[in-house]
This record gives sequence, C-alpha cells and structure tokens, in this order.
Amino acid sequence: MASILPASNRSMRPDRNTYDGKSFVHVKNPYLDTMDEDILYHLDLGTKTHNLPEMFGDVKFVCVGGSPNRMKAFALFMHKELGPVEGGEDIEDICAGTDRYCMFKTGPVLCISHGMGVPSISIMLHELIKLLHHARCCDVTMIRMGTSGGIGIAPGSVVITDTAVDSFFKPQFEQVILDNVVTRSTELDKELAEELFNCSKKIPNFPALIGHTMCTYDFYEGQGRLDGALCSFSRENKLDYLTRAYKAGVRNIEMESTVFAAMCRLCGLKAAVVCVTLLDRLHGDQINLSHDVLAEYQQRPQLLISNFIKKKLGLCDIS
Ligand SMILES: O=P(O)(O)O[C@H]1O[C@H](CO)[C@@H](O)[C@H]1O
Ligand SMILES: O=c1cc[nH]c(=O)[nH]1
Repeated sequence: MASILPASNRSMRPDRNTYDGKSFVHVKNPYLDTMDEDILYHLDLGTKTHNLPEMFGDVKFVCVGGSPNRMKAFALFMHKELGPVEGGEDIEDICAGTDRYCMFKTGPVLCISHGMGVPSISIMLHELIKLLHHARCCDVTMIRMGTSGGIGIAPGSVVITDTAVDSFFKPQFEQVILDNVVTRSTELDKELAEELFNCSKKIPNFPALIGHTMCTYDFYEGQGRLDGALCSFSRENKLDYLTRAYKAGVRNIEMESTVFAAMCRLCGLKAAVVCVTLLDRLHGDQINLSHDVLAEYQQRPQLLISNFIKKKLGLCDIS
C-alpha cells in the first residue's frame, strides 16, 4: 500500500559535503560507488568514455532552461560577455550525440536544456548532478531560467522565486518512489534570490520581483486554462483558483521549479529560479505576444543572470 514518508526523512536531509571551505555536490546513492562505469545515457556522456573532471571540473554556474535554442543563445551570449576566449565565436553542443538535451560550456558556465515538465527536467537533473559529482565540481550555483504565466503582475516582469510551491500552494514536491509518495522540501536559497534581486535593480527599466512560483504538471488544465482540448471548470472556478494562488503569494506559474528546487537542495546545490512572465493569467490564457516582444521578454532572465555571473566573477562594473 502506498504511504506518505515525512519530508524530514533523515537520509534525505539537505547536506553540503564541505572540505577546506569548499562545497561539493552531494549525491545520495550508495550504489554509485560500487559501479565500474556510470553511463549518463540521456547526455551521451560517461565516466569511461569521457574525462569528466577535465571537461567540467571548473564549472561554477549551471544554467538550465526548457528550450535548446534559448540555451544555445544564452551560452553564446555568455561566451561573448566573458571576454575573448580560445575556440572562436561558436560553441559546440556537448550532447550532440543525443537529441534529448543540448549542453554548452563557456568558461565556468554550463548551459543545458531540460525540455518541458517535471519528468523531463528530473531525468536531466539526475544525470547532470552525477556529472558534477564525477567531475569533482565545487561551489556550484544552479539557475533555472524560463518563461511563465504571471498572476496579477505586468507581462514581461521577471519573477525571482523565493519558494516553489505545488498546485495546492504547498512548498513541497511529491516524488513517487516504488509505491511510496516521498515529500521533499522546495525551499530555495533566499540569499541567492536576494542577490539576484539586488542585481536586477542595477539594470535600467528592468521589472523584477521576488515571489512564490507555482509548478504544475500541465500547461492547460493544470494551470486553469480555458483554452485546452479539455476543460471541465468555469471561468469563475479558474479566477477563484488563481486569486487564491495570488493570495498565497504565488506570482507566476511554470512547470519545473519544484523538482528543480527539491533535487538541488538535497544534493547541497545552491539554486535559483528566474522566469519572465509572458501574460497575466487573470486577464487571459493565450500567449499572443509578437515574435519580437516574445524574444525580448525571453532575454530578460538571460540579462539578469549574465550580470549576476559577471559580478560573481569580478567582471562587472555593477557592485
Ligand atoms: O520556458 P521554459 O523553461 O520552457 O518553461 C516554461 O515553458 C514551458 C511551457 O510553455 C514549461 O516548460 C514551463 O515551465
Ligand atoms: O502560462 C505559462 C507561460 C509559460 N509557461 C507556463 O508554464 N505557463
């Protein structure tokens, strides 16, 4: 019979493997050490086929987002922003051997796409976190950059998440393991969120705020849209739900933040979620922005994160 295991399950407490003041990635799987080889199947990488410490050992910032093209664009942007580096203008997809995800590295910044929804990002995160572990990376900051639907805020606003919540506005992620439901905390690093927010204030005309982000398992019915192939609720039901979400502190809705927050937390990784809103869900469901406006909105999280990374690397004029 299925049982609910408590969030405080001892072996799953957030932890930092800290040596000499450095924070290492904490994988929590005793079987990993007994394996002769670890094949990161969906990334087309492996511990025997690739020298992971040499390829990735210097990674300090991991930026993830749904779309492969957006992640490539961000990687190219960072590549230019980090100054002249070897290898010219272009960067190669490290996961070119698979079409599941794409991955680009420029200096200490790794950019990876994760597709849409919890199962897709979860698979990527298992393999990415093992990669960081095998590569012996330390002091890594993880940032999800994405798009979202806003609630009660102007389209184009960038929401920096303090806590990711589920569809019941609870700060938790429920993972089904065998036939148990294991509940995990989705708290994010508050200091990191504040740091990003302070960074946003230095960018002219940059609408940003800190708030809760609701993560759903679906874009249509799961987000209370009236325009899916199925809809069994009224406009009033929808507005009542979104209004209650707003009152609970939710400012935007997307589809990956809870599992991202929960997995990073358990593995001792500092994490942040930064998403631009494409519409105000209190005013509609369809995303009808022009191509140019959509492109500009999608660049907003990228601009903020690039400024943040440059500041952390001592490459930025903003203090
Ligand atoms: O913009 P990305 O990162 O894809 O994220 C959001 O957009 C997708 C839905 O259009 C979902 O994956 C949601 O989380
Ligand atoms: O409304 C929206 C827009 C982008 N992504 C979502 O998940 N929802």
